[in-house]
Amino acid sequence: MSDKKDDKAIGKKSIEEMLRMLAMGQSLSEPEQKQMADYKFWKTQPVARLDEKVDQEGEINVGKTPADVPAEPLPLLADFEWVTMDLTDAAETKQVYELLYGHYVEDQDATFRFAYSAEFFDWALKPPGWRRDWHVGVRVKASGKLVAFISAVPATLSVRDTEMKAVEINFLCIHKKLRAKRLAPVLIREITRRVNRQNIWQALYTVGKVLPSPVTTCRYYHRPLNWPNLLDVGFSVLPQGKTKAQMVAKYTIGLETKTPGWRTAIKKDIPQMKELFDRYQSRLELVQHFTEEELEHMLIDPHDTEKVVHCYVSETEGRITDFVSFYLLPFSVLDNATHEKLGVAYLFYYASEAGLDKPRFDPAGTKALADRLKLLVGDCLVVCKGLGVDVFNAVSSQDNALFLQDLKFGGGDGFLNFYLFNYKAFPIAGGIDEKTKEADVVKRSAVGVVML
Ligand SMILES: CCCCCCCCCCCCCC(=O)SCCNC(=O)CCNC(=O)[C@H](O)C(C)(C)COP(=O)(O)OP(=O)(O)OC[C@H]1O[C@@H](n2cnc3c(N)ncnc32)[C@H](O)[C@@H]1OP(=O)(O)O
Repeated sequence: MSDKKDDKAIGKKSIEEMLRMLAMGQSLSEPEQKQMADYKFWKTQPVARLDEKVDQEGEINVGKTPADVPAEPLPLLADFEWVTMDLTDAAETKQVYELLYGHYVEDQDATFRFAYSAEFFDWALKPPGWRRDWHVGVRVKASGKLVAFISAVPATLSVRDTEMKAVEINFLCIHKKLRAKRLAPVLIREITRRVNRQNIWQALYTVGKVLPSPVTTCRYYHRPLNWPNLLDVGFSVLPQGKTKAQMVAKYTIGLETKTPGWRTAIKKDIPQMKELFDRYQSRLELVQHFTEEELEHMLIDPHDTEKVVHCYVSETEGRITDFVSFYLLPFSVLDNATHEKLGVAYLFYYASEAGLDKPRFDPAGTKALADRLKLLVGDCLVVCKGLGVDVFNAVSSQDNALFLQDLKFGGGDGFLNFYLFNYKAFPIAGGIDEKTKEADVVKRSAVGVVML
């Protein structure tokens, strides 16, 4: 069981702070949000207004066609120019990497940086159907330096029973020296234009900040795997009244996986995995649909070593009854004598037959699923420990509330807000209790999509 006192006592640079940074989120203690009128950009966009009580789900602006959308990019200040980044080119990929490495997300002391890689971008930014012109950059004309970036990837989404062709927006980043100059709205308008030109009018994005208006909010959870390393790099401190040995013992992970028929997923599993995944996801309200090709891209990493995504199945007599996956995005640790990297894993997509033959909230079905998820995610922890991962993260989406506490995940104070562009939707359960912000084991989450 997660010991709340221990979790509170974690660090001067606490795991909570680290996770807020990962989520780019904000803590509960931060000041009240702006009023709608203060969102000078967002109040002009087709998004639900803050505190709007949605009485009907659906598109906000309807009836536009690509012909209504300007063919040329928006004007930029004279010193800058739009560029389409070529992420098939190693040098251009490196420029995106360097912009994000230096300017994407940082903790207060700038001690930790996301250690992106070309492989990570191949995976995250080039799924089937990706478009080069959706990798948008801004360069300084004189020097050619890349100073801003935003990306879109195609996604077929469903909000409850409505399926829509959409994009997911990610990696919005502006060089620190160009912050607070209203460049972000220009980037957002430009990616909107480029997406609209393809006759796509909806988008999904996650932001730690509160903007008008989240359709749901999930909470970050973390599970230390190598507590001494987290202590060394300053993520953790020894809680009062505890010994190091007690902390290590608390977070001990076994050496062997326990799921029957556990093995690495391979390409030929995809048809069965897709069928199972579709059944599992059909019980949730905000989901992404994957074709077999897309599922393969997202779950089967073609590399033999240094994989970004790891996926395992449980197979019994040739039948796949479950799969579970996680991806790795380590941190570079700056200014630390003993550690250069910190291994960070994130729970990704999974599906299980357990309880699937019963309604989602049937007690016996819930128990079967909870037991199975503890086994599957518990085995991910075993694998991650073997891979040298120091902390394993999950948000409160999917059915995660069913295993978080038993597997000793601690609640972070980072929250992840999900937004839909040009679509109003009734609120969707994010897996946390509205008042206490603790994982809601009873209602769980209806969010099935996992954003990178
Ligand atoms: C159909 C297709 C549609 C496609 C588009 C769908 C929408 C996609 C939306 C994007 C999804 C991105 C998903 C991700 O990648 S979330 C990750 C965002 N990136 C980071 O946090 C990295 C570090 N930070 C930065 O690089 C900058 O601070 C950014 C670029 C975030 C803002 O730059 P800057 O700090 O220099 O600000 P400004 O003066 O230019 O502009 C200020 C205006 O921008 C609004 N703002 C600030 N941060 C965000 C934010 N994260 N999402 C949306 N809006 C944001 C802000 O409320 C204000 O508007 P308003 O308050 O006056 O109204």
